[in-house]
Amino acid sequence: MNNELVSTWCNLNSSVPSSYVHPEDKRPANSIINTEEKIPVIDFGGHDRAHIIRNIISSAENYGFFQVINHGVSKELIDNTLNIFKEFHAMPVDERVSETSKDPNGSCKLYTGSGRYCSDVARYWKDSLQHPCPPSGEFMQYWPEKPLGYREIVGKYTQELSTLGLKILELISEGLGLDPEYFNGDFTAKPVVISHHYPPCPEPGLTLGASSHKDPNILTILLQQEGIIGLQVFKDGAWIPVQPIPGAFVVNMGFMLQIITNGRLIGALHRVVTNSTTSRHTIAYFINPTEESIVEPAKSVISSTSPPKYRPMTFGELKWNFMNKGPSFAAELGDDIKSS
Ligand SMILES: O=C(O)CCC(=O)C(=O)O
Ligand SMILES: [Fe+2]
Repeated sequence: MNNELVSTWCNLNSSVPSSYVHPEDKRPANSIINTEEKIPVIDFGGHDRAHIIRNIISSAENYGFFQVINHGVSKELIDNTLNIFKEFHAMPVDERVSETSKDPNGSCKLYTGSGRYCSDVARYWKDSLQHPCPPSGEFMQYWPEKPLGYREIVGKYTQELSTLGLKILELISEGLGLDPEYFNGDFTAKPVVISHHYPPCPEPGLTLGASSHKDPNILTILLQQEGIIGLQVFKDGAWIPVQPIPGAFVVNMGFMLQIITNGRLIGALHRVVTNSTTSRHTIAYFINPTEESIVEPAKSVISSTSPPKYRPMTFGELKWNFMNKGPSFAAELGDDIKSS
């Protein structure tokens, strides 16, 4: 398979290479889209904390997703961060590669495809830049230095997303009756940021920017470029497109949070479709635990009437399954949520 960045060879005037054509039953052209339904929008600017918590829990139970507005991260910082990532993906390929090859251990990487499943049946129409982004600043020496201002802007953005993520997790803990500090420490110690670039695609009905998947981690906070729909969430046998709201973040529960809550909150399946007119950029901030963290249903959600549905495992094991077993990984680990 061709491992070259999609943005370096894609061409709107020729057909999609066969390695990028997905099997018929997975193609966007053949799936049911539900444009009537929307994922919930939660206003963090409201003062009724109990109301916000109720909305978060019910969205996480029913959709595994919500959008958040008035979250406290400035529009200026959001725009500057999206712009710096857009500029990164527009740099000459040699520069993109050299700016992401500083760590001999490969913590900072630029890749195409899912970067995830060894068992991918077809490739994905996207390029991604990924690196760790702990608030301590560790790993920053491996981040790109170009475009100018990258470290300063992305450093500030990921600091603020860390604060927002902890706030959301605190509200979730309160809503579920978990210790308010449950997610502090190892469970949130290894955040990662990924800048996705989905170039325009000549045949969007045949391709995918990302296949149907659950995120393996605790929580993901996604910024979508305005004006272009690409992300879809699977619910009740159909795909719900996630309409970008200027300045809003899309929040989704990961499979780890599904396990911790013994299946009460769902790590919903989602995917990304392509379009034939415009490049789409998104920024995914993943709240990840340490590899050694034990992932299991929290003691307080287990009882004789609600026995554990999932066996304990380390996050390392969970991630290994995610990387190596493909989309079926959640089912093999005991997930009973119907997949697409
Ligand atoms: O770019 C998007 O819209 C979604 C990306 C995503 O699902 C992921 O990075 O796990
Ligand atoms: Fe995802």
